[in-house]
Amino acid sequence: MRKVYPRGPLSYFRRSKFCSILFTLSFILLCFVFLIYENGNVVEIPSYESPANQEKYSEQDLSYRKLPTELNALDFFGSRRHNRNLQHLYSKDLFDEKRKKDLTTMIYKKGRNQMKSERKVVSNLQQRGLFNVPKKTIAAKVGDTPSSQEVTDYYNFEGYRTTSSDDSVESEQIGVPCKKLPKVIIIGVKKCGTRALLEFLRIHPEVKATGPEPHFFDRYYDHGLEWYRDLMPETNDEQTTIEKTPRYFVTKEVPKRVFNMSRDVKLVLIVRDPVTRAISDYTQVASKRASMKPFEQMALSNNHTGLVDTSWPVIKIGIYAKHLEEWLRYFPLEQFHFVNGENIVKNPSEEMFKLQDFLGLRRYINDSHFYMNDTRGFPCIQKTGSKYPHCLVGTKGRKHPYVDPNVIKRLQDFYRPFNKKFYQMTNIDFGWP
Ligand SMILES: Nc1ncnc2c1ncn2[C@@H]1O[C@H](COP(=O)(O)OS(=O)(=O)O)[C@@H](OP(=O)(O)O)[C@H]1O
Repeated sequence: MRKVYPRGPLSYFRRSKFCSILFTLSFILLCFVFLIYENGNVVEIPSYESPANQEKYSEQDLSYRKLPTELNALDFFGSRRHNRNLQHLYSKDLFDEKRKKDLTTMIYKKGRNQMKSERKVVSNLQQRGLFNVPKKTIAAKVGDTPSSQEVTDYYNFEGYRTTSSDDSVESEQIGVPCKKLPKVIIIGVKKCGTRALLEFLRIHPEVKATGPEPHFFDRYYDHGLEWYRDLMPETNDEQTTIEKTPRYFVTKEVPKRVFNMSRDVKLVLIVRDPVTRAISDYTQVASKRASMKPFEQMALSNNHTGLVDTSWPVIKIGIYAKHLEEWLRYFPLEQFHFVNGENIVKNPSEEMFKLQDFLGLRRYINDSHFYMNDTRGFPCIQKTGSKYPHCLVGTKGRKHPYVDPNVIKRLQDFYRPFNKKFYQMTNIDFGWP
């Protein structure tokens, strides 16, 4: 007997044997669409140790390559450069256990009204793997990530200062003078006027500097950051902590170590003609060692060929381009300031104006602070309220020995291409012969 099916648009599907197949296919398609949508909103954070990831970071902007990969999450906030604060929250180096504990305590100490939003930030940070969440594949939805504003608020909690990286490891209270890690380091160059530069800077009421050279990053790195911080003078919130250790510039491991302390630190270099620098360096060494060979013999590895002895540190230090290259692997050029070592003797206030501008300090140090001591041939400091000028000790500005002009010429020829490279790297022509 013939079956009679009800009429209507669905009647065909109901009797068709493809009906169930079509239904299944539609369901699969729907699932597929849903999966694609979800994938667009979820980030898989790769493991920090994965070789693929390490490769990715080494290819990218070098200033980010040492960071844990949780920072991949920064992609969600747009440009990484605009989220420097956030980076420091994510940095394993800086965000130590103690700091986590301190911050958590502070957050929960605050009033009820604010607690809700702050908890949200904490919970978001937990999702990013900062607060004891297992590191491996953390999936976070776009909508749940903290906004830049939230991160800024997070830094603005009472008792904490804001914005810069080394602040993120400090937990000192506002207004109370305390020891802080330096924001500015005079990294070199030896015998180019580093002491004069530091003493001139010290005139500024908003600058506090260490006395002796700390040599933390080159000699005492194993003593730890707290040891280093303890060497610093106490400063209030308006003051900048500065130290100088000229050996930093030429010690290969130092740029990375400084970077690990703070990627925002300002780096100051004072440079002078590398030939004069070498003679100055030799003069200092020779003053302590009576049996030292003459400069000419030390500088040339072979008198007949006239080859320069590049293994002698006194010569090596003057290849500024080579050393700067190491630093530029970690810090952008904008974080450096180059002081002209010849000009600071002739016109100290001009160099100090430029430096104060670079450091964001008001132009306090000016002509009135300097007095040219004609006997010594160097400017001395005229402190306000003090009758007498302050000159650097006699070991600065020593008389140099006579050096054969042929050897000087040979050294000038040797340094010339390196100097040229240095001018290109810094965009400054120092005009050395
Ligand atoms: N105002 C003032 N007073 C004295 N000396 C001055 C000054 N400005 C720059 N210089 C030059 O500084 C040179 C010493 O450099 P440094 O201080 O960097 O030396 S060190 O690396 O700390 O040993 C030192 O080098 P020498 O002349 O060879 O002694 C000076 O030329």
